[in-house]
Amino acid sequence: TARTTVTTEEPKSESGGLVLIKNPHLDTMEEDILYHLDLGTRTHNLPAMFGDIKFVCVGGSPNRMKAFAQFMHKELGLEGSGEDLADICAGTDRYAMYRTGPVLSISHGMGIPSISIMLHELIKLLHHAKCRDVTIIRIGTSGGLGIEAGSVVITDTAVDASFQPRFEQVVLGDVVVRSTDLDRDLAEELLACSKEVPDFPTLIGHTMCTYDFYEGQGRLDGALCSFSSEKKLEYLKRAHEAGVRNIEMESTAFAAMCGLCGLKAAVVCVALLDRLEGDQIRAPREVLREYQQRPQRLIAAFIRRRLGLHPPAGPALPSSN
Ligand SMILES: O=P(O)(O)O[C@H]1O[C@H](CO)[C@@H](O)[C@H]1O
Ligand SMILES: O=c1cc[nH]c(=O)[nH]1
Repeated sequence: TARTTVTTEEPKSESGGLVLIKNPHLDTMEEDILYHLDLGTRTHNLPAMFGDIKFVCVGGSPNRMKAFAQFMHKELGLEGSGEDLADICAGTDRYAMYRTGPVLSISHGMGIPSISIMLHELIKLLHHAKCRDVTIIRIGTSGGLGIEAGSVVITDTAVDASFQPRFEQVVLGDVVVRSTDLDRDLAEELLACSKEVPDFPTLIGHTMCTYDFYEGQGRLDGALCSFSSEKKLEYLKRAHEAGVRNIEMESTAFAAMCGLCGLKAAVVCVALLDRLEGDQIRAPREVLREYQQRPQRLIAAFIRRRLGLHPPAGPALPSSN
């Protein structure tokens, strides 16, 4: 049986804003191929391509992350429409990556294994590129808990399906437990920015991260279901009492990996429904599309504010996703 190892790894404080790689073996490698991003240290000049990146935004869907890059292009007042931004990872169809100004926008697929592979390679990319003072934000969708559909949740703590602030991963047969702390100041700064986009509710709360969308999130509508509707509601209410306000599938791995590597990280997800009211996502596509744009608009306001680009831009919306 697997043994449990609680790690005490802490991000080093003397990073000087650089990204920390917690792997001594990397120093001995002559070349690092970032296979799933179709980039590498020999084939690409990573410092020239990415050295000035300050904001990295990640989210599940390639189309959403393209639309976000195009939206940011306009919000930053950069030349051209932004419609022709190229996918930097076009040589692979695993992930899509776009850059505009100091903003990098990357998709991560669904679930912890998918985001984890992307983050290993992205964090190494930021390290090889010698990026400094990078803020990384996941902009996603989620199921709400006791909140109105369309609300945006800024995560203070990412918790697992037992409501604990931990991320467990099996490494060489042992369970390694890592903490899922996120940057409190960044969460508060984002909440302050939400006043600039007042047409939807924004709140801070715990986010529960699961390994599955159906049974793993207490849904009754999957291909398998091993519990009653009473048990489901009892579990979701316990989650709500523990402070959980939304449920998604990447935040614990994202918080643990970014935290250990010294990246200031935040998770901002819109709720597509209130899970205390149902399981199926019934809102029309147009409504869901507008919901998905809400975290993008909040993060645009945040980036503009950080860059001193005041006042907020007009009513432009992200193009489609
Ligand atoms: O909208 P994204 O970023 O994909 O996030 C959420 O949506 C997916 C499930 O529909 C999961 O990946 C979950 O975390
Ligand atoms: O209910 C939901 C909605 C979006 N994403 C999730 O993981 N769960």
